[in-house]
Amino acid sequence: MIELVNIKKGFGEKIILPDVSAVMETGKVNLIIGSSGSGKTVMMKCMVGLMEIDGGKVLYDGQDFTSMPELERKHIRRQIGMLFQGSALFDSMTVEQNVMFPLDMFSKGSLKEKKTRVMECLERVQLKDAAKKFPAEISGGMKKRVGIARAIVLNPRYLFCDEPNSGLDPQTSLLIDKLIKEITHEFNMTTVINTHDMNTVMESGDHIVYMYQGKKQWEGSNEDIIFSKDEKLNDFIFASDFLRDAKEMRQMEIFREKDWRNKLKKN
Ligand SMILES: Nc1ncnc2c1ncn2[C@@H]1O[C@H](COP(=O)(O)OP(=O)(O)OP(=O)(O)O)[C@@H](O)[C@H]1O
Repeated sequence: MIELVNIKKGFGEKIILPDVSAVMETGKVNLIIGSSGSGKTVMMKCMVGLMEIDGGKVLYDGQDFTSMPELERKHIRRQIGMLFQGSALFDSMTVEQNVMFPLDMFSKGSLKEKKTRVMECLERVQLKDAAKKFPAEISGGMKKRVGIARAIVLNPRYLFCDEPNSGLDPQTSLLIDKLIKEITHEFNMTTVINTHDMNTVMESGDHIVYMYQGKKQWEGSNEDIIFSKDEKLNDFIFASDFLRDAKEMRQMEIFREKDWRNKLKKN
């Protein structure tokens, strides 16, 4: 679990996060959503220590990341996997070498052990056959999967993903969402995703934090969103007539399902 306690962040006179508290839950896909400029990226960078905060604290499973000495911070950082927006693969390295990279940097295992671990991760993202290929030879969706394999190779407890679906078609996006969700539940990771993608919100949002102008406006699950009366959230998520209709239909479906369950219980 990652806790943000009254975090504050500004640049000069400009205050971006005046006072944000939120919890990123263990074993769940935690989404940070909000319109452009609402402070999602700044919040994520503050969480991983890429930006120093001006006030408040960030706790990793109860340990105060903000005030701990650099050596202890390094220890926490070793438990963080990152999936970057553009996949950020090294073009001159094969898929296998890209996934091996964090192991070469941080693991003391033998070459054989490292290769086995790389293959395990590539198998998990169904890319074993692409091990010898270079990034230029694979699709955008495959690159994301390589990025996921690289992010999990050190068995992280925390996984951060910045816009994991950017540049992907809707079907591939859903596959990436599904994979991240499965991996999160399988390894009981605390996953934090910064996203604009409404499919991700509705399909993967175990826990969602909605940011509005640097403040936490709303939080809840993807099912809570269907019933939320928060106007700003509704305007953001259900921006079109089509989506508003879809929301009403989903509400009715849920009511019907609950009604059936109640009837079955009674009988
Ligand atoms: N290094 C910086 N120096 C000054 N201002 C910054 C810096 N980084 C971000 N900001 C400002 O902080 C605000 C929030 O930016 P942020 O990137 O967190 O938004 P966002 O919600 O992630 O937007 P998007 O969805 O477009 O990525 C913006 O007004 C941005 O200009």
